[in-house]
Amino acid sequence: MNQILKFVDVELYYDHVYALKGVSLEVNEGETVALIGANGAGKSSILRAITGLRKIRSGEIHYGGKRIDGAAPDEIVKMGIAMVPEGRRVFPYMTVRDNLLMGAFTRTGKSEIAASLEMVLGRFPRLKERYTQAAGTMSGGEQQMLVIGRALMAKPRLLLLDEPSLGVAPKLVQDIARSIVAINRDEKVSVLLVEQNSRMALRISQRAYALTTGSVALSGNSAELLTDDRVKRLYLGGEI
Ligand SMILES: Nc1ncnc2c1ncn2[C@@H]1O[C@H](COP(=O)(O)OP(=O)(O)OP(=O)(O)O)[C@@H](O)[C@H]1O
Repeated sequence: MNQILKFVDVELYYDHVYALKGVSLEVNEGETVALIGANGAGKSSILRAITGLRKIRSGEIHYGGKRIDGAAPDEIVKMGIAMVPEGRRVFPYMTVRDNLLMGAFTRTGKSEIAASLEMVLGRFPRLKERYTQAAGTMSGGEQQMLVIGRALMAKPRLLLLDEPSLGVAPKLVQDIARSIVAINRDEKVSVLLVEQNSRMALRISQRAYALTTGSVALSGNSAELLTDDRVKRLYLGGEI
């Protein structure tokens, strides 16, 4: 299988304190891979390292066979990596439509952008219903759909999602989870999903890495990890 993303022995520090220590991982073309772990385990730091928002101290990051650690964040976006950061940063006073169009800022083909807009509105019917509404007036879950839709407007090959279920009502978490599965399957986008909601993440991913204090503690097939006693004890709230 072709690897779209590969970490080799990555270390990342904030001043003198490490956040990632010897992290190696892969995302294969077409896969959804989950990163699970407690607060502060280093999940978001992995996404910051990929997007170039934070420089790594050592190790290598490869994307599509090329070394990307050291590349600037805007170059990384142009390579086809889209990030949905934690906290649903919509442009609150802009409409849903204009928020979505902002996501296409690196693209030029008008008809292709229109096709992506159709695709996003088809995936998220709630955004279609609220097309001319100011984004800041929507619910948390709807805003989450909007930021995922906005990232898709860049037509990425790799989508990075940071905690899409955080602060979202349970019913909408289900909808968002279903959309992630559909996007990965139908739009041929590989997904790296960071989640505190480990159960949801393991259900919708093919493989997963569990992090503990900056290192990969466990990894494997998500369906198998869901029934693993260590995973249940450490990452699924102690339920065995
Ligand atoms: N800007 C920063 N300056 C200093 N330390 C930081 C900074 N950002 C993160 N850290 C530290 O790095 C470690 C890893 O943080 P990171 O945000 O990657 O964890 P996480 O697994 O994503 O957790 P969370 O789910 O809480 O976001 C933590 O100990 C955190 O306190």
